[in-house]
Amino acid sequence: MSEAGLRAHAVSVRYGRHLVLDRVDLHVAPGETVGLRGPSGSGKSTLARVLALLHTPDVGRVSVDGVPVTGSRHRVPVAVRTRVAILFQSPRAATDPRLSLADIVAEPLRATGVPESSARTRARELADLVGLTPDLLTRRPHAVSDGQLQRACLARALAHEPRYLLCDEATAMLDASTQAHVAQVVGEHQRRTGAGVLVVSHDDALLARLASRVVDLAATVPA
Ligand SMILES: Nc1ncnc2c1ncn2[C@@H]1O[C@H](COP(=O)(O)OP(=O)(O)OP(=O)(O)O)[C@@H](O)[C@H]1O
Repeated sequence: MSEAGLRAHAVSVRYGRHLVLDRVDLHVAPGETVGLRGPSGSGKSTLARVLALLHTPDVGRVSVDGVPVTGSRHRVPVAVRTRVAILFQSPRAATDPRLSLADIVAEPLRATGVPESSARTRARELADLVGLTPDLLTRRPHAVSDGQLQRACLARALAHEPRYLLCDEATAMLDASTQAHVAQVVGEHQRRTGAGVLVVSHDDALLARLASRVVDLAATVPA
C-alpha cells in the first residue's frame, strides 16, 4: 500500500455490549479538510480517537499514508504516530494540571527524545505561533483561561508538524475571537505543510465554512 492519507478501514468499536462504530470507513487526504458530524452518541469522538491512534479498533484498522497501524499509543512507531495529532474539546481534561504551559507544549518533543534545549526553543516558537505570550508559559492550567489553555493544546498538537490534525469539537467551548484564531492557525499549518484536517462538529455553519466535504456518522443503536 502506498496511498497517501489517513484512513479508517471498516473500523468497528464496541464498549462492552454497545457497538458504537460498525465497519466505518473514512479517508482524509493530504491538504483536504473533512467534516464529521452525526447525532450525539454516534461515535464521532470514538472514531477521532481511533484515527488519532489512541484507541485500537476491535475490528478493522487504520492506515497512515499507506502504512497499516497495529495497536495504539506507544505501541505505534514514533515515525507513524507523530504524523497524527488531535485537539480535544476540553483543554482541562487534556492537560496535566501540575505542568506549566511551557512543559505542556514541549511534552511531545520530550516524549520523543528531542534534546532539552531544542525542545525549549521549539516550545517557545510554537507558543508564539498560537499567540501565547511568554508570561503565560510559566503558569499552570489553573491560572489561565480555557482559551489560553486550548492555545497551548494547539501548540502541543503542532509540535511534530503533523500530516493529519483531528479537531474534535475543538473550538466549541471558546469565545468567537479565540475560535477564529484557532481556525486561522490550523488553516496556516494546513497551507504551509499540506496537512489533512478532520473537523468534528455539531455546528453545520462551521462545517460548511471549513470543510470541503462532510461525512455523516449514522446513529448507532445499543446492541
Ligand atoms: N470509554 C467508554 N466506555 C464506555 N462507553 C463509552 C466510552 N466512550 C464512549 N462511550 C459511549 O460510546 C458512545 C459514542 O460516544 P462518542 O463520544 O464517541 O460519541 P459522539 O458522537 O462523539 O457524541 P457527542 O456528540 O455527544 O460528543 C456513547 O454512547 C458513549 O456513551
